[in-house]
Amino acid sequence: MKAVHFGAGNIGRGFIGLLLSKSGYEVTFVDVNDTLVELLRNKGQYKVTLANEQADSVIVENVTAIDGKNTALVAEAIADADIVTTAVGVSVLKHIAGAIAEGIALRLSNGGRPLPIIACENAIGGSTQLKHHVYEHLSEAMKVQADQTVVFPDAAVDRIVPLQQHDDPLLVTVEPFFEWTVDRSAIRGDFHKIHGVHYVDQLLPYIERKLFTVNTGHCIAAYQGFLSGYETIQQAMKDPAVIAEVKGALLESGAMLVKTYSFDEASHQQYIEQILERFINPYLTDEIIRVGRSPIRKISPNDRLVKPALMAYKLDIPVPHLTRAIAAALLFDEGSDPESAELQTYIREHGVHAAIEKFTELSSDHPLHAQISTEYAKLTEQRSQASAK
Ligand SMILES: NC(=O)c1ccc[n+]([C@@H]2O[C@H](COP(=O)([O-])OP(=O)(O)OC[C@H]3O[C@@H](n4cnc5c(N)ncnc54)[C@H](O)[C@@H]3O)[C@@H](O)[C@H]2O)c1
Ligand SMILES: O=P(O)(O)OC[C@@H](O)[C@@H](O)[C@H](O)[C@H](O)CO
Repeated sequence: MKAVHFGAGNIGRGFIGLLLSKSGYEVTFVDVNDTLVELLRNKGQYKVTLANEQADSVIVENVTAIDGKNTALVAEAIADADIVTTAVGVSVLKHIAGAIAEGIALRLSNGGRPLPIIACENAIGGSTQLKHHVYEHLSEAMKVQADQTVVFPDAAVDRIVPLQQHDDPLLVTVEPFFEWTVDRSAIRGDFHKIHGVHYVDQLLPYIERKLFTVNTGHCIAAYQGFLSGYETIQQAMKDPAVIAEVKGALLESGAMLVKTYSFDEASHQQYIEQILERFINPYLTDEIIRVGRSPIRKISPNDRLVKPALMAYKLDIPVPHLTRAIAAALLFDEGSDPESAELQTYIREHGVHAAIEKFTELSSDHPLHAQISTEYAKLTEQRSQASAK
């Protein structure tokens, strides 16, 4: 059984590749990072270490890699695969779509066995988004044919894998916890199940619970931590003021999720507690720059801050912490992050109201827009008072 996985990065090696390999798949990573591709191809294996006291480790075997820039080679691998997965970042999906479409075309010309394509990205409907990008490269006739055999089940993936700083570029340290949930309703044919994956009939409650709890809390620790001068999530989560912002927002998104999906309130509270423990794992060093990365994506209307705030607002649940978090995201001024640089330039040139309108899509007369701009003004004032001291 063959798996093709796009993105040999942190989650690709530390989670998806690991589970695929342990389930008996030969894993071919596709990446544009020449070092990773060469090492994976030469070694055929890599090590994953758990961030726990014993630093347990496992060797992931039966892996290789191909250069993502070699579209013909990638297409051939897809034509021959039993499953395709991705973990490249949701904004990169459009860039890998052409090669996937070429692979599907080749596969269909060879008879076309069923093929699931699962995007393992932090986004609602990630595989569905990938399907749209892929279908832009297929003719109408080909789309009809692909509809018969190629499926794009949505998924939610949860495992904290920080930036890696080891001498061995393939070694990856991951938190022990993991959860990979896949929409089974979309899967057809004889599918070799991946061990450790939770298959569900309806993915939306799972992806929204994950994105609006783990990722909402995580990015608030990053943005509030950044404003307080911390460098890692572990440092930020020692500050009672940061913890209060994270917990406050998770109570808001939690109240919304419990109401929307009829989750058991006590179980959801346990879910939150478990996540807070994961954030402070002392065996991990997770940089604020990574967790806060791509603030434009994170304040977009369907993502971890604005979407839960809007859903809660519509249920008459007040959202002071979530709106303050959006304001904090607008102040994430980290020059090494291209989206942060773009956001700051936009705010400088057009003002914060225009930025809120453009990036959150909350119009100027929306009550949440006013709340965000008020919080932005307060945070800006606090920051200038702190720097004057
Ligand atoms: N790291 C985590 O804790 C975590 C957890 C859950 C989900 N995710 C999601 O997984 C995805 C990947 O995150 P990550 O932390 O592993 O990032 P990463 O930067 O470590 O890995 C991304 C990999 O994709 C590769 N890539 C970029 N463009 C490519 C292309 N055109 N073709 C092939 N490969 C390409 C990069 O070279 C890199 O190796 C993101 O959507 C992220 O939100 C991450
Ligand atoms: O990957 P992003 O940029 O969407 O979010 C950063 C982190 O919050 C994220 O990678 C988490 O570590 C992960 O989602 C945990 O499952």
